[in-house]
Amino acid sequence: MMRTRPLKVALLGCGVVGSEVARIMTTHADDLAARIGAPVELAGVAVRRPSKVREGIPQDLVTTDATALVKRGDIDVVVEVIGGIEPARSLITTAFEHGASVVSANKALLAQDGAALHAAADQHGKDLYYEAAVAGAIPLIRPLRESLAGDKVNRVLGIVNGTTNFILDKMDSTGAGYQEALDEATALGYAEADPTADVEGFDAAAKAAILAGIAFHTRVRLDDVYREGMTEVTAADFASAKEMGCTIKLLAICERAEDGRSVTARVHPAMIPLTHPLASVRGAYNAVFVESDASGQLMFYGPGAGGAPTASAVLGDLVAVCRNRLSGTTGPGESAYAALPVEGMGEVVTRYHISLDVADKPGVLAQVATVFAEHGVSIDTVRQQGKDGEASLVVVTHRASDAALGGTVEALRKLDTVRGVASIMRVEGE
Ligand SMILES: NC(=O)C1=CN([C@@H]2O[C@H](COP(=O)(O)OP(=O)(O)OC[C@H]3O[C@@H](n4cnc5c(N)ncnc54)[C@H](OP(=O)(O)O)[C@@H]3O)[C@@H](O)[C@H]2O)C=CC1
Ligand SMILES: N[C@@H](CC=O)C(=O)O
Repeated sequence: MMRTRPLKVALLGCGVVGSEVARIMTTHADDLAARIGAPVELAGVAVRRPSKVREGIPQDLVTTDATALVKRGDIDVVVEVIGGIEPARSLITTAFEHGASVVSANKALLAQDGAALHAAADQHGKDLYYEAAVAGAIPLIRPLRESLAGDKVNRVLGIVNGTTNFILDKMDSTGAGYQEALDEATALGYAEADPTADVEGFDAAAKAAILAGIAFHTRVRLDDVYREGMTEVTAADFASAKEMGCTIKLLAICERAEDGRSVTARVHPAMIPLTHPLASVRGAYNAVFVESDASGQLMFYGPGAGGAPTASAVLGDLVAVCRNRLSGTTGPGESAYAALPVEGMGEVVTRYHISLDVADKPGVLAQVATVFAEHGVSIDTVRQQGKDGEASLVVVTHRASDAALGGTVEALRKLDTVRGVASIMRVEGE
């Protein structure tokens, strides 16, 4: 039976995502009410610039006083789409204290303070939902948290940042320059307020922390995630990748160690074979593989950024939270019982593509190969090109630990025949 008294929603932020949330709430009002069992009413919209024209938003709902809005006491659900740490963190905490549940898309905040926010939600018997925080429209949090709750997840690997995938795809497929591609991604609403978060890998690292936390029932914070951005990926790297039948993607990889006693989480550019499904993920799309004991390999794919796709995930959470509210329950909270140690990058085992500038003279190859052998790093292939006394040597290794590879590179740099290490890139997905 439909309740006539509406559930009241406070929208904090009305930018790329918030404006689409408001639009869908209005245009789909009847369907949302039918699905929830009560109408949902937009009770207030907090922004920074109140005079900006916002289509479809009645001016009397707009306020710059977000704190007063969440303190009103009659708000059922606060939707936080401001982003950043403060004032978002205080507003969410205040919302719980004043009786509201919260839906957020804020991965930066969740990766930094997720445990405290979950504790605050629990303390006040409220929901904290954040499907939109990872991979835009793709349902990933709920499948991991609920559908796979009976399985054991061992690995989560994928493309979780739309902006960088858009840039890398443009650089690879059209030869576009980095800045040109970034400007286009920003104009399309994919990039964060400060796009450094995207291109330096912070956004993907925050998402990796959230995914690893849920997948491994362990608290993983942004600081636990190894991070390299994509600003140093060059046209030469794409050319090398192509020679190997690969392309380059910024990947997030969360893994349980083989003995099951620890986990790792990392974000970095990697070469992946063109035959791998992730190689064909174009534009701002994201794709994530989840590998677990019983299910085997699952792939999640879809738009990873942009106003409407992200709003779809926010609205899904809004419906779930409203239903919980009506039935007087809450959804699943944080599950961190396993408390596995999060190891550093040295423990990670993978393959490497190393490009060296070397002297073009006899014996160099043997010298280089000896260094690899001394550090226990087995070579898969070597390619050498020489000209005018200088040469480049491209070495692809078998699987080795990052610590062993680090030692190898350090020793290579000390050889007088090695002029420099032009690039080191991990090779994944084989
Ligand atoms: N864009 C995307 O594709 C995705 C974004 N997200 C996340 O969603 C969140 C919002 O992103 P997005 O919509 O792109 O960001 P925008 O920068 O487009 O929007 C931010 C909104 O917050 C408002 N705002 C900023 N500071 C305050 C404040 N102190 N008090 C009240 N309102 C404030 C702004 O007001 P004003 O309009 O007046 O400037 C604006 O409406 C972020 O956490 C982001 O990481 C998640 C997935 C995808
Ligand atoms: N800036 C982010 C937005 C979605 O999370 C991205 O590009 O993926």
